[in-house]
Amino acid sequence: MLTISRMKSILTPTLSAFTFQLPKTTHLALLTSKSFPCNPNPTTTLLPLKPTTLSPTCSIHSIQSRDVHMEPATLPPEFPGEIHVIVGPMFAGKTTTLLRRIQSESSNGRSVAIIKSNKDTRYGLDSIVTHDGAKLPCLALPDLSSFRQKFGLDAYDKLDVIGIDEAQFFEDLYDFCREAADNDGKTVIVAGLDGDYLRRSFGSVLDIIPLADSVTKLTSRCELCGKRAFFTLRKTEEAQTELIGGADVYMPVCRKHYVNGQVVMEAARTVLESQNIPCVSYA
Ligand SMILES: Nc1ncnc2c1ncn2[C@@H]1O[C@H](COP(=O)(O)OP(=O)(O)O)[C@@H](O)[C@H]1O
Ligand SMILES: Cc1cn([C@H]2C[C@H](O)[C@@H](COP(=O)(O)O)O2)c(=O)[nH]c1=O
Ligand SMILES: [Zn+2]
Repeated sequence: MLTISRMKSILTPTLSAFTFQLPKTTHLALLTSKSFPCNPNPTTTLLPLKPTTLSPTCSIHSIQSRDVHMEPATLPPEFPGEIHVIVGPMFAGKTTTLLRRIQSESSNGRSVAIIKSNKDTRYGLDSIVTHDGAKLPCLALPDLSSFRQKFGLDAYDKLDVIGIDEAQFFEDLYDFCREAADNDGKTVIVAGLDGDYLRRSFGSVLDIIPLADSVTKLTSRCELCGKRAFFTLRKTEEAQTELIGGADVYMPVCRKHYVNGQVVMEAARTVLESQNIPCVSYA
């Protein structure tokens, strides 16, 4: 049986330090106890291991032999990328923060681009616009996987920073951010809603937290009492998750007013549903 102390010996720093001096020819997948009985290659020296009672063949010896080279499928870029995530309810300043960070990167001489979801047609498709009216040009796309092609492959290679607004609408957010930062060395700044109007996780925004260098949760002001607002209340009776809109449909609220408001809205939705009354806004 494999004991804990034995397992530790496989994972010692010695192995990882040693691995990089190994010849590049043998793949780990080739190392089976069948194909690799005790001294796999007479010209290489096995690491001095304590004798093992594990098996008459030497799969563990094999893993620590000089023939192993753990070459990753794709080499990481010379300068690794970064992922920064900005979340919060509506009207919290997510787009404003994204815009400022992008402007600051640009004035530091870095090449920047902004993507937003083409689902958000509130202010046209060629710019991201804050609720205060500040704006920057952007590319509006149905998904992130089309960005490289649309932006141009050469232009993409030269790009340092990618801003993503309305991230909750992109299904391929996780894969795009991981590849852009890990493989392509990009700094990715993502702004989006962490929760929908029912405070459920929205799209893939929360999925990228484990990939992130930093996460910023912003708050707004409760429209009903002025306290800090963590949530977005929908003021209309529509129940679908995705519903594009601004202050006409949504308001930022504190916990107390979210709970109160939600009770009122749920009651109104139920009554309207039972009476089959068409859309009414409670704004
Ligand atoms: N209830 C509100 N209705 C309309 N605008 C608001 C409201 N609360 C705050 N704002 C404005 O919205 C700005 C933030 O806009 P923006 O950056 O677009 O937010 P987000 O992207 O988080 O929705 C605030 O600086 C404030 O001036
Ligand atoms: C809460 C909530 C919001 N939306 C939509 C409404 C807006 O079009 C965007 C959020 O924009 P902002 O930049 O954060 O102000 O998302 C939605 O579709 N569903 C929701 O539950
Ligand atoms: Zn409140």
